[in-house]
Parts: sequence; structure tokens; C-alpha cells
Amino acid sequence: MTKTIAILGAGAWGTTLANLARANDHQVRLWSRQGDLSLEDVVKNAEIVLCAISMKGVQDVALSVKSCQISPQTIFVTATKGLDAKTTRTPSQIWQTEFPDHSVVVLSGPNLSEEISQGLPAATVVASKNTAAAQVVQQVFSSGRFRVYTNSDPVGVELGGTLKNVMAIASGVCDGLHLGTNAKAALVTRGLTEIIRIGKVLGAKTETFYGLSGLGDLLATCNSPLSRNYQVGYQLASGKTLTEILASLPGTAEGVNTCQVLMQISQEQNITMPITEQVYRLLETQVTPKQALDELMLRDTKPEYHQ
Ligand SMILES: NC(=O)C1=CN([C@@H]2O[C@H](COP(=O)(O)OP(=O)(O)OC[C@H]3O[C@@H](n4cnc5c(N)ncnc54)[C@H](OP(=O)(O)O)[C@@H]3O)[C@@H](O)[C@H]2O)C=CC1
Ligand SMILES: O=C(CO)COP(=O)(O)O
Repeated sequence: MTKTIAILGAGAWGTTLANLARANDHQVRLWSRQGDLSLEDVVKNAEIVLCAISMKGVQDVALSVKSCQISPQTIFVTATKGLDAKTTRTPSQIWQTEFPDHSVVVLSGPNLSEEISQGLPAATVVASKNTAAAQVVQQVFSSGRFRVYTNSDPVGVELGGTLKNVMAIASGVCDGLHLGTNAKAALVTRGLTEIIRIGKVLGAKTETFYGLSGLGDLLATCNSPLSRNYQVGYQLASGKTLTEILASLPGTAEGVNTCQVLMQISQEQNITMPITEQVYRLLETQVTPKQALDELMLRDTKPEYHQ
């Protein structure tokens, strides 16, 4: 059944998702601040409103959508991977707070948009407390090139995609310093342990992090030069400043902001986040990449906890 879909954000991810939905014969209207269509016209009568804008714009756009005419049945889908700097909320928590009577679905997975745009195969997850809403979104995007799984842990799926961005920065540093495959395996594995530790405190289920939106996205992003977050780390290791890197980066690297929000959460909730802390100190120029490595390697010895 053809659906009317409003996609907010005409960046790399919003455009790619719009093309996937159009390829399945859905009617798609795309909104961005630069576009010709007003937000009101784009969301009017939409059965699905999908947000793929950067984290920094989500709260304001959600408030703007609230003042538009929205059908009571509209499903909201969020594809943003970040945390709100003011409230530490996830994007789905923002949408659910502004639209408490609507279903909210999180779409997240190992989805480097450039590969999907080239028609390469990929899989993703759509997660919601409302299974029927997740299944609607699954049907909208599923194709022979894009395999979509449903899941009932939206916060876990969302945090997998968000927290791995910090690990992707660390992985870029690891590769930029040419530390080798053993070091990378150790970093990504301990990164997953750290993600699970944070995620559990923030309300996610542990097992979600072993799926596509957790381990899957961690592997994709930590190993691909297509990842903007990986690029930030890689270029920091080569001696560039963060300002220089962000000035030439094609698109958003959410891990930079996420890292700051996580440090706030770490202090408030007393969660140990050694890798995140070193990425934060590196971004703040408190340590060099080599010093960050030494700090991690010379921490107190301990048993191998998995969570
Ligand atoms: N690219 C990818 O491979 C993937 C990206 N994501 C996530 O999707 C989100 C968007 O990423 P991506 O499309 O790559 O980023 P881009 O930088 O390519 O695009 C960002 C989009 O967000 C919009 N935007 C930014 N700030 C605001 C604001 N204050 N108000 C309104 N709109 C704003 C931009 O609008 P404008 O054009 O008007 O400036 C643009 O449409 C990120 O959270 C990212 O982590 C998730 C999976 C894959
Ligand atoms: O989330 C992504 C892949 O799943 C995209 O990663 P980057 O935002 O680091 O480019």
C-alpha cells in the first residue's frame, strides 16, 4: 500500500532514505531549511514523518512540527544518531515527549549512506514499543537491497547507533596511528563493553547491543573511511585540529557532541567510560592521541568484565 511520507532533513541520510521509499512507490516529500516546501506543507496528511536531521536541530524541529497539522495516526520515525546537549535525551525520547499519543519508531543499523546510495546491500532495524507501527515502517523500506528487521527495544537500538560514534572516533585514531589489528580488535571489543555498560543504565536491553544496531553498526563505522566519525579520529591522529577537520568534513560527525553529553552523564550517574573519556580529552586537546593510548593501556589491571 502506497504511503505518504514526510522526510525531514535532505542531508546524506534523509536523501538516501527518501530514495529507498520512492523506489518502493511511496509518495515522499522532503523538507530541509534550504528547500522550496514549507514544513507545514511537507508534514500535512503524512502517514509517516521521518526525521533524519542532525541532533542539534531535532528539538526545535519537533516543536515546529507540533504547530503543524498532523493526523492522529501519523507514525514518527527517527533516524538521527545523537543525544540532546541540553537534556541528554535521545531523539526518540524527544519525539515521544512532544507527541505522546503517537507511535515513535527508531530506524538504525550499519547504514553508511554512500554504500546504500550505490545500491549495495544493507540491513537495518526498526524498533518501537508499538510492533504494528514498526511493521508498517519495515514494509515501507524493505527491498531486495535493504533488509529491515523489527525490534521492540527502541532505546537500545537508538543507543547502539549513537554510542558507536564515539568508538568510531577512537577507531579512526587507532588506524591513523597505525596501531595494528590486535589493538583495533581490543578497542572495538572493549568499546562494545563500554557501550553496554552505558546503555544498560540508560534503559536499553543488553542483547540489543549484540544485534545489527549495536555490534553491526559498531563494526561498520569503526572500519570504514566513509564514516565521518572515523574520519575525525583518523585526521586527529595525523595532527590536524578538530576545527580544521570539521571545516572540511562532508556532513555531520555526531560523535563529537555525543562524547560531551556522555561525559555529563558519566559524572551524574557515576558510569565508568574509559574510552569515551579519552576521546573527550583528545577532542578538548587535553591529551595527544599517543597520550590517550598510554592512559588506556596503563589503567589498573583487572578481570575481563563483559558489562
Ligand atoms: N549519513 C549516514 O550514513 C547516516 C547518518 N545517520 C544520522 O542521520 C543524521 C543526519 O546525518 P546526515 O544526513 O549524514 O548529515 P548531513 O550533514 O548530510 O545532513 C544534516 C541534515 O540535518 C539538517 N540540519 C542540521 N541542523 C539543523 C537544524 N538546526 N535545524 C534543521 N535541520 C538541521 C540539515 O539541514 P540543511 O540541509 O537545511 O542544513 C541536513 O538536512 C545524523 O544524526 C547521523 O548520525 C544515520 C545513519 C546513516
Ligand atoms: O551511522 C552511520 C553508519 O551506520 C554513519 O556513520 P558516520 O555518521 O560516522 O558517517
